[in-house]
Amino acid sequence: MSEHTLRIATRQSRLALWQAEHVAALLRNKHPGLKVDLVPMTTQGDRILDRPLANIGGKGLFIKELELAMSEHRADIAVHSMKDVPSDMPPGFTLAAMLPRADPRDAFVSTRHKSFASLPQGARVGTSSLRRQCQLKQARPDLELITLRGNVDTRLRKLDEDQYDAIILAAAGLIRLGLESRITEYFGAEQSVPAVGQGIIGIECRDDDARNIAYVRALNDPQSWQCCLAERSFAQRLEGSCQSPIAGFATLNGDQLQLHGVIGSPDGREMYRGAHLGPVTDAEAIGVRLAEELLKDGAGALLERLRQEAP
Ligand SMILES: NCc1[nH]cc(CCC(=O)O)c1CC(=O)O
Repeated sequence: MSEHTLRIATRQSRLALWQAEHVAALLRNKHPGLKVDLVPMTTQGDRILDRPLANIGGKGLFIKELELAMSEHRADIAVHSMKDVPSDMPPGFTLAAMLPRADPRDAFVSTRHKSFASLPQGARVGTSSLRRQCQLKQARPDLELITLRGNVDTRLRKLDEDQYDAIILAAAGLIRLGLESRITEYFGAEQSVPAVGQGIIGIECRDDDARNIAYVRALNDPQSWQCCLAERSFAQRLEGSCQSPIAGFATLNGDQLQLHGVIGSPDGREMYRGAHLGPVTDAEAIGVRLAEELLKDGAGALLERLRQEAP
C-alpha cells in the first residue's frame, strides 16, 4: 500500500469543516487505503467581518489562501461551496469534481414571523447578498434589507438577539449543520432564484496533479457538473463577480437542461429575467446565450453602472 496522504485545505467555519470532512469521508470510502487529512486555515474573508463582502473584493477572498497553500504544496486539494467560487479560475488550478447538488433553495428564517408574506410593513431583513436583496425588494419594496455577515451560527445568533425580524440563508448550509429546524419557509424560484452553484460542493486541484485529480474525479456527479457549468458560463459571460446581483439556476429533465437567470439592481426596481432550454451537451452555450440575451435587454447597461459605482 502506498504512503500517499491527500491533504484538504479548508477554512475553519463549522460549515467549511463539515464540507471538508464530508469529502474526506467520501474519498476514503471510494479509495480504501487512501489517507486523507484536513489542513485548516483562516482566510482574509474570515478576518474582515465588519464590511459587506461587495466592498472588500468579493468572495475570492475566501479561497485565495487555500490556493496559495496548494501552490506551495502545503495542501493538495480544496473543498468549496461553488456559490463562493468566482467564475474565472486562476491559472494552475482546475475544478475536478462536483458533488450531487443539495437543496439549492434560499431559506427564510424568523422566530416571530411565520412567512415572508406575513412580514409587517418596513420589517428589517438580514441578508449577505445583493442577489437576494434585489429579488426580495422587487416583491416587497417596503422592507429594509440590511447587510448580514459572519458564519451561519453568527447570523442565527444575530437574529436571536433581535437585530433583525428575519434573515435569509441558503437552505443547504443550514441542513448540513443540522439546523434544518430553524428554516421557517423555503423560497420558490419565483421568489428567489438561487445563486450560481448554490447547494453544490466542488473540489479544486492543482492542474498538474494527475494523481489527486484522478482520486477526486471519482466523486463527480455528472448532472451537478453540467448544471454548474451552465450557471458558471452564464455568470462568466456577464463578468459578474459573485457579489453582483446575479442569480443563475439550472435544472435537468432527462437530457434537457433549463437555465433560469436574473440580473437586478440592488433596490429591486430594475430586473432582467430569462430562461433557456437545450440539450445538456450544450450546457456552456446555453449559459452564454442567456447571458447575451439579458445583456442586450438592458442588463449590460445596469451592470456597467454598478461597476462604476463600486468602491
Ligand atoms: N456565503 C456563505 C455560504 N456559502 C455557501 C453557503 C451555503 C451552502 C451552499 O450553498 O452550498 C453559505 C451560507 C449561506 O449563504 O447561507
